[in-house]
Amino acid sequence: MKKGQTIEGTIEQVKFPNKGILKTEDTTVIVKNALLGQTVKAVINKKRKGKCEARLMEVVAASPLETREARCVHFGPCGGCMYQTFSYEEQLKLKSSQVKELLDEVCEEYEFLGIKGSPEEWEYRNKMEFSFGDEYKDGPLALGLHKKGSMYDIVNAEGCQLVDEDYSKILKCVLDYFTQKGTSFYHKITHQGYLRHLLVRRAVKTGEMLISIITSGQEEVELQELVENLLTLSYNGRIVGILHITNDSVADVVKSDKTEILFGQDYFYEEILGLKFKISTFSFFQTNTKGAEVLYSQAREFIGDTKDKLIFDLYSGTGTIAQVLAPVAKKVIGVEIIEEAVEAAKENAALNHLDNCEFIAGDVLKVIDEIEEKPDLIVLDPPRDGIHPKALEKIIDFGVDKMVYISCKPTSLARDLIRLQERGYRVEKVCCVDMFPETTHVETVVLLSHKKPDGHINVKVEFGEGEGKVPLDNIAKRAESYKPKERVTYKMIKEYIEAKYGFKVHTAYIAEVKRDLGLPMYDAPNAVEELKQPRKHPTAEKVEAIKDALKHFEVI
Ligand SMILES: C[S@@+](CC[C@H](N)C(=O)[O-])C[C@H]1O[C@@H](n2cnc3c(N)ncnc32)[C@H](O)[C@@H]1O
Repeated sequence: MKKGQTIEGTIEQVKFPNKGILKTEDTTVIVKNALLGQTVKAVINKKRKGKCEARLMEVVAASPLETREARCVHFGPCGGCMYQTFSYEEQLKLKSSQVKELLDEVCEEYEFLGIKGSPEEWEYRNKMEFSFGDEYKDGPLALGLHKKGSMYDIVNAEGCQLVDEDYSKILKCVLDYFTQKGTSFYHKITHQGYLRHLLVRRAVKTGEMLISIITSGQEEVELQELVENLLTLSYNGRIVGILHITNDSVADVVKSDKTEILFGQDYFYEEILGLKFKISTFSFFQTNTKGAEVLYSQAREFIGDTKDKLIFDLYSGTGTIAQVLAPVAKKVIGVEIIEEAVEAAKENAALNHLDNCEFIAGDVLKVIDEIEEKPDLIVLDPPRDGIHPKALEKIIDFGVDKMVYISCKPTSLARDLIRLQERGYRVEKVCCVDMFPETTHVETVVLLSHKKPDGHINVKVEFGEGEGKVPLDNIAKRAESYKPKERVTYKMIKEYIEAKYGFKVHTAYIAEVKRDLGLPMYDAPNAVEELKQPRKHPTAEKVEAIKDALKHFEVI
């Protein structure tokens, strides 16, 4: 297979997050953004270490799993909601099998509890960040989301189905205003122009809305008239604040060099599990409020008994998890890097009459060295890239019996779980929560426990020659035979086979061979029925390689 070659075939599997797997006679090709079951044409654009990647060119035939029409008019050009032609039930199956397959690669035996769906399939988001730009070079002003695969082209997002119709009204009003005025937008290449982003946050429970218009400081544009236009519209919710944020940084991120309140206040309130939260423009807050209730309830269930326990809530954002746990714990200490979020967390705790929460601003990596108290339980909810390796070592050093790890990126979670297991933690239970219907994203909650010895017995031993004594020269040999065997993971078996035979074997094949040999095993990963594909069996060559590996590791 050569670069530039066109291939055609059916996507047999999708690996997290959106890597379609197409198998030709001799190669496995990754086709990004292709959906399970679609027949596609793709062009090979990368070839590295025996792996091929191809760019999706055309969907030749829809997937049999695409059983409904896309609800959003922007489906296709907008890359945001790839799964909307699948029923919600199918989306859930797909996401849970992707996570399970990833974790099966790195965890031995654990209980997989499947996936919990979002209470709302549509209009669930409480925050949307829109960009100003144009739909094509020198096209009219556009305001919305990035075109699939483009850093520069913008798709107008009016009518986006992930948000309440209030967003569309705001979007149209803002776009009309600046179009009429002929205001320039900020070009990411030349760094020239004025309009950058529109950030809308709308609390699902309270309906309060905070609108931020983010511009460069390169022009002076009259905004008060726009504020009046926005305030005269009728909404399902209620605008509580309109802000003008100036951002002159060259990076394409929403941040503030200066914030001016054009109307109302610079925060809004949202509710979760009966608690109230004050949220400011840049504070992290889960984007699916009702989904967050499911997520936090799952985390709370995994944590179990918290009475008289000191809990660390690391990467605490506005302190939501800490406050959900505080009513039934001795104390919760939250650590969060964004100071504004920490201030909000403190205010929120006071608002919720919780006096056993403490929030510390700073990097987890440094702050945990400075906390004098030692935790009984730890909750981890890091950003997408997971936990900094050095911070993870320090977290493990606390030696707590139980941890709950909440992750929004299964691949970084899998990496961190490898280290946690190497250091004595065991993955007990895993449950996915779908916070992002229609998209490829998914949250995962993991319960980890630390296995400690059940007890100790004292044995008196005399070394030397003679009856009842242990001969010294035999000790090393005996110690060797009593040494507990290394836990043999699927990953070890795969690595052994790849190194010795030069080919890869799927986890499901190893599971199948183990099952045939009558060995204990957990569920065949990524239950093939779920993918609605005929079950495949390993070739005789692969079976022999797997048996050889099992012998090598003294499993058989
Ligand atoms: C996925 S969010 C979780 C927030 C919170 N647990 C919640 O559910 O709302 C991750 C949080 O980690 C914070 N963060 C990122 N890097 C950090 C670090 N090195 N130390 C402390 N907090 C960090 C982010 O600002 C963000 O608020």
